[in-house]
Amino acid sequence: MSAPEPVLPEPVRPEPVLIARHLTRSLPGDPPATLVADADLAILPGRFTAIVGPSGCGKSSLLYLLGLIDRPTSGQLLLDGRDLAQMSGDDRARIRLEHFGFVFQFHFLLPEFTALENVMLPLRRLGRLSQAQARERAMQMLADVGLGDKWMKPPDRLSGGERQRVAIARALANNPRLVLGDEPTGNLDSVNSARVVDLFRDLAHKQGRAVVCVTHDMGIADLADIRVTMLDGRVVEVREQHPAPSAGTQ
Ligand SMILES: Nc1ncnc2c1ncn2[C@@H]1O[C@H](COP(=O)(O)OP(=O)(O)OP(=O)(O)O)[C@@H](O)[C@H]1O
Repeated sequence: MSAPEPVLPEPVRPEPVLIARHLTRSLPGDPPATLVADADLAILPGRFTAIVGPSGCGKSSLLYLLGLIDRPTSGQLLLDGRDLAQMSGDDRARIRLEHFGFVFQFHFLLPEFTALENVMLPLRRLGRLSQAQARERAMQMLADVGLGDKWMKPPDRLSGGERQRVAIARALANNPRLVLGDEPTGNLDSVNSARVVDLFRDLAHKQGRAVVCVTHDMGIADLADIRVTMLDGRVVEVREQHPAPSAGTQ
């Protein structure tokens, strides 16, 4: 008689950190243009989510709504049960600084500052740490992305891949629960791109953060845990691609 099949526990699905309900962004006009239409989405901690779809389908527009860079014309965006869509601009700016880290295709580092000073900026803006503590944390962030020995360099003395890693260190400085990337590897060669993707996957799988990236790169989309496909401003598919990772999600 063969042994009974072991009963494996169901993977635990974490509570979403951010929930979009009927999120819509239109621009006035005749007829009005709809950038994002009626998007329903749950963003999970510990998961790397890729948003894909053809050019112009609304991927960046959706990411900017999720990241409080833009405000929806209707719908809800819930963080800890609070609707961020209805909040004042000041409250949204504060929450963005505290809970969200953004990485764009272009690094947007300030050229007159060193790598270290660039990473310290959001820490100083949040104002929770002294100058010395902010410096120590920024050094740690740079070390975590492999740039501990380049802290004194201004952006124009770093390579493209290094600049993007400084931008990632800056995005992580305030220890955000959500890390959002808009084509963060779009300007990088394949080696640096793979390094950035590894970093992003670690942020989700080892640190339990919710990581969401817009990408055209199907290789990156294939590595994501969850693939969100958009078409004509709509989320048309949300697919889990891999077994749930066990670390950092409970
Ligand atoms: N401020 C704006 N004013 C007018 N149209 C806009 C504005 N922002 C975006 N759009 C339009 O909204 C649509 C969605 O743009 P969005 O940048 O979100 O698409 P995307 O999928 O990220 O595109 P891509 O892959 O090419 O970056 C596009 O048709 C774009 O031209």
